[in-house]
Amino acid sequence: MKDVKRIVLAGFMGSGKSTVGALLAAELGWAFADLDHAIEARTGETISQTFATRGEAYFREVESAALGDLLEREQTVIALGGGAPEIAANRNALAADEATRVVVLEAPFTELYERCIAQSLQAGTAVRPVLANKDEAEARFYRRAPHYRAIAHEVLETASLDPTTTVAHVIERLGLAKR
Ligand SMILES: Nc1ncnc2c1ncn2[C@@H]1O[C@H](COP(=O)(O)OP(=O)(O)O)[C@@H](O)[C@H]1O
Ligand SMILES: O=C(O)C1=C[C@@H](OP(=O)(O)O)[C@@H](O)[C@H](O)C1
Ligand SMILES: [Mg+2]
Repeated sequence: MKDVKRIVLAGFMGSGKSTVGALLAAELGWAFADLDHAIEARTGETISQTFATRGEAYFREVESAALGDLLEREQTVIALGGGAPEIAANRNALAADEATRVVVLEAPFTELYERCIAQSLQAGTAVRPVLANKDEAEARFYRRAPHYRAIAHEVLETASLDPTTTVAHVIERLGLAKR
């Protein structure tokens, strides 16, 4: 696995992509890039604002462009947004280079939903727009599952793990040495 150039974390909202990604990058001595932050840098507004003012289709266009940019980077851990793998072009971009390794973080929907609600309450931030309607969010969870599986090199169940332990599992699964 010494030819790994970038590690992409995928999975539903709340699976820990952003949290685990930052910790993993620090552990490896790699750069960290969060796709959601790259989108916000492009639009100059928050994701909630973009959904509200421009709609999801526009958000997905910006997301695809930002993902293309991030996939040029090396020695970088990339946290996707949960919806990126819904788009076929994004799945193709993720599969285009063997040096891109995709790890999918999983947990049951109820746990993911609760993690996200707790996070927004704690941080005082808006609930993710795609979680506004719980039933619709759960339908998306099941609709996305095959797309996550299609892009995964590794799948990690995180329900019984904390973020630090998840990092250790990712490193072990990918056969990567710490710096
Ligand atoms: N393995 C885990 N166990 C418990 N809570 C977690 C775990 N991973 C992440 N969290 C928490 O869930 C929330 C959402 O994590 P985040 O990294 O933003 O997820 P994502 O980027 O996949 O949407 C955060 O409050 C984070 O601390
Ligand atoms: O699943 C989704 O459609 C989304 C997930 C979010 O990222 P996280 O998965 O990091 O929460 C963010 O991209 C946006 O709110 C849409
Ligand atoms: Mg995130």
